[in-house]
Amino acid sequence: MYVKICGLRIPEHATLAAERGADAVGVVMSEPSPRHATPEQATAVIAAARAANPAIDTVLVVREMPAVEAATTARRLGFDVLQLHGGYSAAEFADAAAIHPRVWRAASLATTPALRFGDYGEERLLVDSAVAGSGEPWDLRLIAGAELGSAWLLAGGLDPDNVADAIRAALPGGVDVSSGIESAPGVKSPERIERFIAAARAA
Ligand SMILES: O=C(O)c1ccccc1NCC(=O)[C@H](O)[C@H](O)COP(=O)(O)O
Repeated sequence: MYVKICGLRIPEHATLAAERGADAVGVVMSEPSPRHATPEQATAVIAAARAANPAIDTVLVVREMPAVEAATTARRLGFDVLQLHGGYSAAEFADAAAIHPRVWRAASLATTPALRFGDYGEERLLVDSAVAGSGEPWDLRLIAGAELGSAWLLAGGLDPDNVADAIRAALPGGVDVSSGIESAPGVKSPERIERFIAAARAA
């Protein structure tokens, strides 16, 4: 089970996530998110994560940032992956991939019922709630019949106490969390980060 810990701004949290076995750490650069990170914070999170696990995926998460600007930013800051949320076209994904080859598509089955892996040339599909980063769970029955591929990531309203049940119900290739490992919006909890990774890994 691939585990992504998202919305990090503090290097110590990236170190903890990497040491406890996270496969990816995400940094949100999207105002006015309570998780919005500066370029300096992003660089520090990437360095800390890589120091703890050189194989970890570092992911730049953006919403509605122009695709070329997002890819250029991901490349300049040294992220491994670019995760795009919003109304991008397949052509915009191609433009981004020409600059930064590893691009993930984030979308919601609630708002995009015809969501299908590969339509945008994405490396992975992250299936989220209708409002990214809201901590709101969504109706996993929407997955029935959807062609999500095998490596898709389940996101939206996950936390240390519900992630195991969600994995058993949805059978994703991985999970992604942000609000559920916080003590307040934008404030990560080391204890919840550890518990989330352990619960996802044990499921
Ligand atoms: O987290 C945000 O504030 C955010 C802002 C803009 C675009 C994306 C954002 N988050 C994306 C993520 O990858 C979250 O981890 C994912 O939506 C799950 O969020 P949560 O329900 O809070 O666990």
